[in-house]
Amino acid sequence: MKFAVISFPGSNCDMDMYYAIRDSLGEDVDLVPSDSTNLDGYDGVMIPGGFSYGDYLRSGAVARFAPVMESVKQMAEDGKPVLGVCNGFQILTEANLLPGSLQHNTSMEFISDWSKLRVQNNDTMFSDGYDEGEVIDIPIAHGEGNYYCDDETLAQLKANNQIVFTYEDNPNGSCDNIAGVVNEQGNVLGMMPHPERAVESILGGTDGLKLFKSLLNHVRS
Ligand SMILES: NC(=O)CC[C@H](N)C(=O)O
Repeated sequence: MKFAVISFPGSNCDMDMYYAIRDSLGEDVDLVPSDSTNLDGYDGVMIPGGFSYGDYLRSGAVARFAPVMESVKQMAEDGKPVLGVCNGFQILTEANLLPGSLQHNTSMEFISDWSKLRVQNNDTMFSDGYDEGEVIDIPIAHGEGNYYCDDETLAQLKANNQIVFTYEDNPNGSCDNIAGVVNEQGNVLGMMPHPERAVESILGGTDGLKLFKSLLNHVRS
């Protein structure tokens, strides 16, 4: 299996994601610059966290126009797994690959902490290694993690079971405590918490590893 981790100017969690896949998951992975126009041969793509293009305008608003995004969209259309973490989630909403948007935390402060998440939907390629309702510890680090969508979109997310993770103790003001959502097809996941930072006990916990293992099992089968 081979995964691509996209590096945008200003990405700062690309190496964390790279090491999580290479060392903790034990799979092939390439760092792919955001001006690449070819993701052929990859089984899945990860959009990592950071401050792409300095978070100018809004987080992710510039990155959505990077050349690589056409290939990311193609992979999403082809049903390949696309995972966006933190700034990656912001980029996927800006690119309209996921519904909603990420606004400033209600505190207007950057929050870096551990958060407890509840697995609301364990029937996705990213979450089927967890138990339904399981509470997991995953770190957060963001200033714009306040998930917003209108009432109609929220109703659709609920009807389609697209809310994968919620916060137990909503740290940022997200509507309905939403921490992560999938697209309707179920192959594009965006989440503000960082599973790649919870893949080894020396990092403080391993609850993120199940997400990558779920994905790997899916790709293999
Ligand atoms: N860790 C990150 O990806 C940070 C995301 C984003 N730029 C924010 O502060 O909201």
